[in-house]
Amino acid sequence: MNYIEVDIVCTPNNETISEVLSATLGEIGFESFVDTDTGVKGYIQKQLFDKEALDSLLSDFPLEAAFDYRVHEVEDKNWNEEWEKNYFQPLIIDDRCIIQSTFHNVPATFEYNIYIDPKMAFGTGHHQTTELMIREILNADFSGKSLLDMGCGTAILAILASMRGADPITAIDIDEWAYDNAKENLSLNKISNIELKIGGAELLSANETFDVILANINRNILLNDIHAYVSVLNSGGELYMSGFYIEDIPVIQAESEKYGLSFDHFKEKNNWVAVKFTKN
Ligand SMILES: C[S@@+](CC[C@H](N)C(=O)[O-])C[C@H]1O[C@@H](n2cnc3c(N)ncnc32)[C@H](O)[C@@H]1O
Repeated sequence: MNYIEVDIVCTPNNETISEVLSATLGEIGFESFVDTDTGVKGYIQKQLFDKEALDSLLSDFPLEAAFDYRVHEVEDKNWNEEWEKNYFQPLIIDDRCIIQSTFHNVPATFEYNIYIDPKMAFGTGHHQTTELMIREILNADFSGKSLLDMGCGTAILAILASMRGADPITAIDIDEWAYDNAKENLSLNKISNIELKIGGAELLSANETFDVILANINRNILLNDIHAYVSVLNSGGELYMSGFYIEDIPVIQAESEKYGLSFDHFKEKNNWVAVKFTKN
């Protein structure tokens, strides 16, 4: 399969710009990304490359930035594999939890040893929002609690929640790639109490309610779906949300309070946050 490499020069070039750029390129079919000294290189299958879509993405970019890019056709290669091997390094959180891939071979001597082969699904723990949610899970008592992981990606959060005693667990993602990858990761980690589903909030129904909901998605989807999450959250239940910035907390809090949730606390890293609410 032939790939197109798009080498994008970003002004300014910083972590926030390159993260948002990679995420939005993913929405138009780019499969993998490499941060460079000047910006980001993205890789996409040749037949999926759409210059107009790229130009409109760059001109409608949500942050203040200017871009210049060059396009090259590149030799056949598994870019995901390259990215995984070269850029996905083992991640240790609070000396308690390690996230690594099967090719890393770090001895599994931590309290929680998680294996993730991410392919194209989001969630290796390297994004601040995933890390913040992992910290919340490490500090919470999920023992015997039913749990929903909305926007599960690789299922990293559901896997850790299962290791922390949550049971039963439902993990949902709208993306078929995420579903397939989550399935592989459940089996890699020998987790058998997580039911995976493909879809969004329309899958939630009062027949299945939860003590805990995790939702690391993004500001707008959360604002749209908070009411649906609350409708399946048991009284006294906990809702943890991430995928947005510190300045978005007031609007997320106002929407949550509309449906009877109380703000508990938030954690922040590089302006990204995870917030916890409880249901009265
Ligand atoms: C930021 S990633 C989080 C992945 C993982 N939970 C983590 O913490 O690393 C968000 C995920 O939400 C999924 N998603 C996007 N919109 C969604 C929706 N409306 N309902 C459910 N999942 C959604 C995406 O496919 C993506 O896998």
